[in-house]
Amino acid sequence: MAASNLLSQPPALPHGRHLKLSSNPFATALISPFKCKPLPASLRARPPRAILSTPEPQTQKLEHCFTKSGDGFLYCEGVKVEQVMEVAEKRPFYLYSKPQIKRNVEAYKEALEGLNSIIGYAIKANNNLKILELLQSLGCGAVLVSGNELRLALQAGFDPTRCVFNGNGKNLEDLVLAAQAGVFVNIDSEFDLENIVAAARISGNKVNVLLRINPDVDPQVHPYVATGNKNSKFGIRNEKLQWFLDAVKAHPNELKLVGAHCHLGSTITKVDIFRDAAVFMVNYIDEIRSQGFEIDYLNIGGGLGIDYYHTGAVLPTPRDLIDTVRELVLSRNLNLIIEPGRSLIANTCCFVNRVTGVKTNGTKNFVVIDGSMAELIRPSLYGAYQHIELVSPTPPNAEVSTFDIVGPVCESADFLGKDRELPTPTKGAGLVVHDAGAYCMSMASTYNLKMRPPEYWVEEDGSVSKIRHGETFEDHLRLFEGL
Ligand SMILES: Cc1ncc(COP(=O)(O)O)c(C=O)c1O
Ligand SMILES: N[C@@H](CCCC[NH3+])C(=O)O
Repeated sequence: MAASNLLSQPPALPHGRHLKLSSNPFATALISPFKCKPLPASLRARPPRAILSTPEPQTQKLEHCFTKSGDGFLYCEGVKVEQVMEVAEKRPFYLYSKPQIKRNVEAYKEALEGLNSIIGYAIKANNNLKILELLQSLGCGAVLVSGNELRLALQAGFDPTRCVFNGNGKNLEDLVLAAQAGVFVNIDSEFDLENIVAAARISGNKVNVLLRINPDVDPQVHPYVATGNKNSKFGIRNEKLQWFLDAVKAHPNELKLVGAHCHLGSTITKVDIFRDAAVFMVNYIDEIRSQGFEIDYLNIGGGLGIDYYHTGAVLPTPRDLIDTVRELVLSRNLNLIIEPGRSLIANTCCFVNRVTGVKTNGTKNFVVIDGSMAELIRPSLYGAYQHIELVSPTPPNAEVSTFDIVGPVCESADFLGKDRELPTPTKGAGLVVHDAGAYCMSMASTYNLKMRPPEYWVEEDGSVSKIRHGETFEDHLRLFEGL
């Protein structure tokens, strides 16, 4: 089916198809993961720690595209953020640098030179359609976690053969869409494999699958964003690998095993962690190939962290990440898939707010702004740090104090920053939360009926364009029309 036909709703499934799945003749075989050949000893135990020498890190200070110049104003690509505030809607908004998005993609492309690779941008990080169109035009593929993300990727023009459908709870309708579109699909569990087989039959297409392996590598990040350790809900543990290989073999008309995937977690700032996982993964791939599967793809997921603290710390770059796995990939003649989200988009954006007022309660000082946890939830959800600055210079005699930066939402967890030193801002002053390009707008809600904000970007020529409308109260009322 042509990609454009897939953009609306998934095709209707035969009535009752979901319910009948477990009574299909293949289901019994598929849901018995305990009857399997034992794995070779090398895969039953944890793999040895990385055995390769680490290449000398090429780390460099990461640049920020929102910077204060000598005049004390914050600029984005030469444009004063204060001036953008004058022309933008008078409400909190996200402001991106389009050139920085391009620079971030370029950094990955340069790092990947000499390898056959796919940059699968993780759409969950930021699903703005204009940004997706830009990323696909720059040659990125996409990583999807829902049927709607797949529809949006197709709408944005992504090549489905450079897209991967991930997830631990993919439903049958979405899998049918994926099978029709011809994207790679990761197998996460026994029931997932069962559903992918069913989707292949319904669509009439054989599905290119990767096994999502859980390598039990500690990514050393907040537990909520760790995904590749053994207690995680994601992926297949090594003791079950043989069952999955047998199950794939049993379905030659529905499944073609093309690779292995892992994703360790997010905000990772040590490349050794990726190397440990890659060593583990190529051992897996050796084993899978030894059983006659001709697999070509190693997908090492996303997860590279960024410089949220703006301390000037030296952090690994895309080149450091790729260099640490390059030899392993080449030694097995593999195509490499990577799935960056944060490291492609986070540093390209600020969340721009206005100060509503300043208050003191007991010993605490608060700067109250118009934005909140509804538009940007990472600090409230993970205690995440994102750098905060005023956009304009303050008078030289302005008192510097320690403030919590809070929003108007009716929750004590509604903070964007804790204990930040700032010159006392005046009412109406602009205040930005940096590095807001990833997992900020895409995680925004309408809690307290704070409608999702508009988005703008600064283009190469310094012009500013709106790239997403802000939601309105009328949009909310529309959800009830005709009921
Ligand atoms: C499977 C998968 N791939 C890629 C990503 C993107 O991760 P990051 O934004 O940290 O690069 C995620 C999110 O953690 C993920 O779950
Ligand atoms: N939402 C997380 C990242 C989750 C990554 C998805 N597996 C964050 O804001 O940092």
